[in-house]
Amino acid sequence: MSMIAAFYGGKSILITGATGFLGKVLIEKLCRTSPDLKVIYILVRPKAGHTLQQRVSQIINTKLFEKVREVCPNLHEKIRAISADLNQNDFAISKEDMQELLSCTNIIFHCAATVRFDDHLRHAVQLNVTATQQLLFMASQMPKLEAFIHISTAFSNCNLKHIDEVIYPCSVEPKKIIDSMEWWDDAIVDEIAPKLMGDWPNTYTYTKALGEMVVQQESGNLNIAIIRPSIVGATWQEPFPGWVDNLNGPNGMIVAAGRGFLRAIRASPLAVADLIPVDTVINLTLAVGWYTAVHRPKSTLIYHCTSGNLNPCNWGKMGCQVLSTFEKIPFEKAFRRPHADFTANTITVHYWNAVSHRAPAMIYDIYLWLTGRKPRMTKLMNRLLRTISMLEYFINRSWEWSTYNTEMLMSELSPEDQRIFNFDVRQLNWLEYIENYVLGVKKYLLKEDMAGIPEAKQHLRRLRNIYYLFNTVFFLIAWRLLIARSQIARNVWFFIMW
Ligand SMILES: CCCCCCCCCCCCCCCCCCCCCCCCCCCCCC(=O)SCCNC(=O)CCNC(=O)[C@H](O)C(C)(C)COP(=O)(O)OP(=O)(O)OC[C@H]1O[C@@H](n2cnc3c(N)ncnc32)[C@H](O)[C@@H]1OP(=O)(O)O
Ligand SMILES: NC(=O)C1=CN([C@@H]2O[C@H](COP(=O)(O)OP(=O)(O)OC[C@H]3O[C@@H](n4cnc5c(N)ncnc54)[C@H](OP(=O)(O)O)[C@@H]3O)[C@@H](O)[C@H]2O)C=CC1
Repeated sequence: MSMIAAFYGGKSILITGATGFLGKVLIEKLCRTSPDLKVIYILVRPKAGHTLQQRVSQIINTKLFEKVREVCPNLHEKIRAISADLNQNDFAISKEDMQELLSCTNIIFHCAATVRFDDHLRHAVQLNVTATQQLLFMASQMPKLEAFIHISTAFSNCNLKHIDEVIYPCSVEPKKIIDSMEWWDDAIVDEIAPKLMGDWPNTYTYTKALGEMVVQQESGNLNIAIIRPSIVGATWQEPFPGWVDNLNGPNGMIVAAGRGFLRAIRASPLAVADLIPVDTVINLTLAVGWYTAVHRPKSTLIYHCTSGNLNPCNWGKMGCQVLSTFEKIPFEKAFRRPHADFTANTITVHYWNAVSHRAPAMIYDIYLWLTGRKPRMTKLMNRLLRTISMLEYFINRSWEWSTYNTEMLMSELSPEDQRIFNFDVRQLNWLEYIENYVLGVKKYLLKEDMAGIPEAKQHLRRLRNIYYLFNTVFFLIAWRLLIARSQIARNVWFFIMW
């Protein structure tokens, strides 16, 4: 019998960020392995045109929940959506709901965050810092609470090269920043943001670091643990390989490369690509929830959920595997054939951006304009290049994360729990994982049918012919112009012909 699965039986669990990427996989695994849990409260913000129940149904009626619907037919009853907005005071939760949460919750998993790199500092502080502080305050009033698990990121200290499982202080106290946000107007925030952020590359990583400090400072008597995943990718094994549903991180890049938009990138092929499958993160999260509640460690333990030091793989190897998978299972409606150039040189980057990205987009837009359609490719390309510029920081550096706590936890699990809640990334075969990842992007994100593969291959062959034709015509015109203007070129030409 799994100790972890048994532990969650009969429990009332509160999850924030349940409608997000990690949140969905967390609910799925919890309900599948502990179908006898009492209830999962999820804090969901109302979205225009969708009731809370519709939002829940949208999640649990997807392919991700196919297996769990069999194991737990009363899934709808297990999940209780509570209307809440983490940006509001008391999260705008009704009095009755708040009462129920305070009196019943046994475990909290805090996943909600803004993961946008370019979010305004005020908004990022509100969600990643202030909301965490408020949730901790709520937690302190929960008599039945056994554990509070905070999901952070391995990049919260990306300004360091070697990162231990400790909380590193930021130069300005988070409480001061929270207070200041109330009376600073946006202009002041904009001016002061770069000074506050120092060597953090974006508001996301900076506010996640502040969030950790808040957790440390406001932990009181709570039983808390922090999990720091690196770049979270598609599922490795469970409930099935390759599931992914958003464009964040590598996902958007795989789409862009597979459709032929992204053909070159400023990336260091030898830098470690610290990817971690989402199901691995969730298995560790559930194990940490159990361990924190049952063993009640004296201090707040931090768990790095990373792959680099146990099973490293670099961007070069990953990029190659992505490209070779495109040959077997191409994406539909490609703009150009998938291709990749890594470069570290700034001049080469500008050259590739002009030749491989902007020029084809402009040519296509001219074609759209000439055929009476609205040009859109240049705009899309500019957006892609902006996204890439934000990711570049992470694909040109390597970090080392120590994983003592994570390895300690692994050794604490029974063999059965090690199997059911497997977070041993040493067992991961990268080539197989990447192939399933690309396939998952095609099937679950782009919703493309496998039956369309022959047509997609045919389309790529047409693109290849257009490419050859374009290059031939381009070469002939250039040569003709050269002959018209240069005696040497003319001599060479007559020599060849003769
Ligand atoms: C498996 C390995 C893959 C590797 C290789 C793939 C390619 C291989 C082919 C070869 C090419 C050359 C080799 C390349 C090798 C390296 C490539 C590596 C790439 C991977 C890098 C990953 C690094 C991630 C680092 C993460 C560190 C921290 C991790 C975390 O803790 S949190 C999660 C990370 N968070 C994010 O990723 C959020 C980032 N997003 C944003 O900040 C914003 O969305 C934005 C990028 C700033 C864009 O903002 P905008 O306001 O402009 O747009 P908006 O968000 O409103 O969206 C508008 C429309 O655009 C669509 N869209 C959004 N993001 C993307 C995207 N990434 N790609 C494509 N499209 C995107 C969005 O859907 C909207 O569409 P619409 O609704 O139709 O308008
Ligand atoms: N994805 C990754 O690569 C990594 C993620 N992480 C961390 O994991 C956690 C989860 O990330 P991920 O699932 O990818 O993020 P998503 O962006 O997919 O999900 C964010 C979740 O937060 C919710 N949320 C945002 N704003 C509010 C609000 N004002 N009130 C209530 N709920 C809100 C969203 O709800 P809604 O559906 O309404 O928008 C959504 O459920 C985060 O803490 C992140 O920092 C760490 C490392 C890597």
